[in-house]
Amino acid sequence: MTDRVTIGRLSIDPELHEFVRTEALPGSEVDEAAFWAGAERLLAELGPRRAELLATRDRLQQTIDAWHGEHPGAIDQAAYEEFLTEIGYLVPEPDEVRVTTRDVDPEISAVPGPQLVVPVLNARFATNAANARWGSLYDALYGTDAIDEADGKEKGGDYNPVRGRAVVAWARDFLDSIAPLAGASHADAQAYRIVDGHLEVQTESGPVRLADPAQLAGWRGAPEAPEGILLVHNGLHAEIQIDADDSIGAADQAGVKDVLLESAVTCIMDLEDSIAAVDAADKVQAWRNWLQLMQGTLAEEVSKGGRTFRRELNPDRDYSSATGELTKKGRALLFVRHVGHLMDSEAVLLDGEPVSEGFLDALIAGLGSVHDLRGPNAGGNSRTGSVYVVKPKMHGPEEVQLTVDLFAAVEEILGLEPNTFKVGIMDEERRTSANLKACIAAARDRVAFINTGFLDRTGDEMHTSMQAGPMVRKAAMKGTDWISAYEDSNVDVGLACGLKGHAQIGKGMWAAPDNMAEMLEQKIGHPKAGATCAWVPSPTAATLHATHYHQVDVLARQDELAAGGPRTERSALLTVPVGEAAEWSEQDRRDEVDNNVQGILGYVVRWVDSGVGCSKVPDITGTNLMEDRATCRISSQHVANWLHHGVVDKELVEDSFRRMAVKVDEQNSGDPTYQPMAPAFDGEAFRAAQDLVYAGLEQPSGYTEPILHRRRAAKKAEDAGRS
Ligand SMILES: CC(=O)SCCNC(=O)CCNC(=O)[C@H](O)C(C)(C)COP(=O)(O)OP(=O)(O)OC[C@H]1O[C@@H](n2cnc3c(N)ncnc32)[C@H](O)[C@@H]1OP(=O)(O)O
Ligand SMILES: O=CC(=O)O
Ligand SMILES: [Mg+2]
Repeated sequence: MTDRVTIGRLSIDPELHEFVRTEALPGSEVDEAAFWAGAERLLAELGPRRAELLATRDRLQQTIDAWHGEHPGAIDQAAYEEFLTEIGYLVPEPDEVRVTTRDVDPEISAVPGPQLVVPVLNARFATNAANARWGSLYDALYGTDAIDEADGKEKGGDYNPVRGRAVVAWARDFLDSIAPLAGASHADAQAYRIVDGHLEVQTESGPVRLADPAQLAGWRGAPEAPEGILLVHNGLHAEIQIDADDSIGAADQAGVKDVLLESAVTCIMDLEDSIAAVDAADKVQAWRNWLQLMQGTLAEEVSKGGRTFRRELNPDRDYSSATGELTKKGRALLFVRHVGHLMDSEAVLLDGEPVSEGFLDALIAGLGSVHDLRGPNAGGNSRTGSVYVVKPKMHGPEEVQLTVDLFAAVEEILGLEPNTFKVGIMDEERRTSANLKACIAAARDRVAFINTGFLDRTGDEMHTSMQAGPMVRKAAMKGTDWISAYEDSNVDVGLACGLKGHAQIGKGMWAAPDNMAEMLEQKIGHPKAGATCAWVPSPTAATLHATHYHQVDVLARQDELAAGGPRTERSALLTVPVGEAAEWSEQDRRDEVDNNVQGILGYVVRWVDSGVGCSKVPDITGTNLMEDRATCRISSQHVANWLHHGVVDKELVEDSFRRMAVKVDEQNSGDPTYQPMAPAFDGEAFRAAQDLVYAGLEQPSGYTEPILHRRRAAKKAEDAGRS
């Protein structure tokens, strides 16, 4: 193996050094020596501040733990809040905060729509995600439970025309709701054509036009026989695709073969909780994928359905319109999610010590982003010259300030205008929620979103108040006071700080990727709550969730909410979700532990053994759930909390670990590369899962990454030793 490269006080992993030298720097107009000298300066200057802030997290947690120890039983809310203020957990709320973020792309500032998240290490998924700006409504309906399977509508193997007709009917109803015709239904359409720049739809009783002619944005193909009709509603586009030679189009009286929906308006390429990146090699691959996304070159060979093809990033989409040529972006506007402030990385050492992984993300992914700002590929992502970074897991305004200063330092190194780097503030730690206005104030000229990451936020809720008592059951958490206060106040604070027009106010992940009927029913709640975007786990979910932004005019809803003023108080946010253990039966306790343990094992075994950071794992009811590090944080903190408070004993938990490991082994039995955890129960994965629970109280903020990283690194070393 090549030696590490020493530059000044830095010792750089050779693979990283080579990647920067031969792939990331060329074309960036950044000088190599200046880059590493700047990196050294940044790491040396900001490193100690980060260390202090991490120490503050520990100090606050210890103080809170002690307070609960000294104040057992029901919490005196006033005394508790006074205490949180005294220790600096709650900071004074700034009076008037108005964000001033400039050069924001319209996808963020003006167009409410789905936000897709994808593990950046998976190039097949990542290219797919970037391309998920546009998605087939027919496929999304046909291929999921969005359309039920009753009355002959089964999916089956071959195309089922009965199901197909149900899909077409759904889509026509949808078109009627978003772009009604004057005096007819899209179901009556016999032909679509463009006449004098207007959409004319032939029906049995004659031609009709759109009720609102301005909804025709453009068309593809000849006006008299268009291949695509582009409609716009609530800022989102839908394209009626016409091809009478297509098998679906041939069966349609107007030749409609599909309705393409503008779906993932924005997308987050995730370097954080959905990937397993534990060493320099993993990090370089993640940074490379991001660089290639910025260069527009990321591609992947895909084999499916018996054929192999190369998946590349889609080009823009060209249309004609009444006013001339029209181009629509073919890809989602991309954010990159860095890791938070906690973890170190050995990819670079400063004076022989590992440095902040998050600082490296800012430097190296930041360098990748330069390719969207300068040179031949500029503008492929942002048309306004901005870089969009999601910064997760920040605790309070000082940590936001650190991120802001980090970005300023990176801009200087890369020779970029101040405030080029925008920040998405994940409101997913309790100290950030409770001080959200001050957090926004710290980043007022960079904020591109605030987002309720309710999964991490739930994990932090449990860890922060670990000593307060046993937490309510997982399913009951959704109905607790703190969570509704959190969701409401995030929107209220965002609106009060003037995010509208500058930044997104986002909501969290739909974590049941196969339950699309349920999502269609429930996730409309997010735009109704004033969210300009909300997270979806897949392109299909993005297409279906897009329909919600047609049903709800989010910008109008935000005006209504802003006029109403704040709906909640900080006290409600700070209520602690402890439950009544006496009310839970033996079976309740066992079920709760089994459910959590199954989720932990099902997730962790793939993380540690195969390096898969986001998985679909069945819960004990058989519902497939998206599991990532945040959901794992919840499950492990929950069991740790119940163990700590004697709601369950170690014997029950240990028994659950073994029974659930057998179950998870069975679930994975179809995978020839899978290494079972039973009967030895001594592999790195099984031990990692146990550590997460048994050492759950000592984990910083209840995070899973220290244990997962350690065990994955050990597993990699073990596998390398064997080969
Ligand atoms: C709390 C938080 O931090 S949430 C944020 C982190 N979570 C995420 O990023 C969720 C990302 N989603 C995923 O990784 C996946 O959807 C999972 C793991 C949930 C389910 O994955 P799978 O079981 O493989 O999905 P499934 O088999 O249903 O579908 C796979 C197909 O969908 C595509 N797909 C699924 N998810 C995504 C995605 N997020 N982006 C792009 N494409 C996707 C795949 O490309 C694949 O299609 P292909 O064969 O044409 O390439
Ligand atoms: O990152 C998202 C979350 O819910 O946590
Ligand atoms: Mg999170």
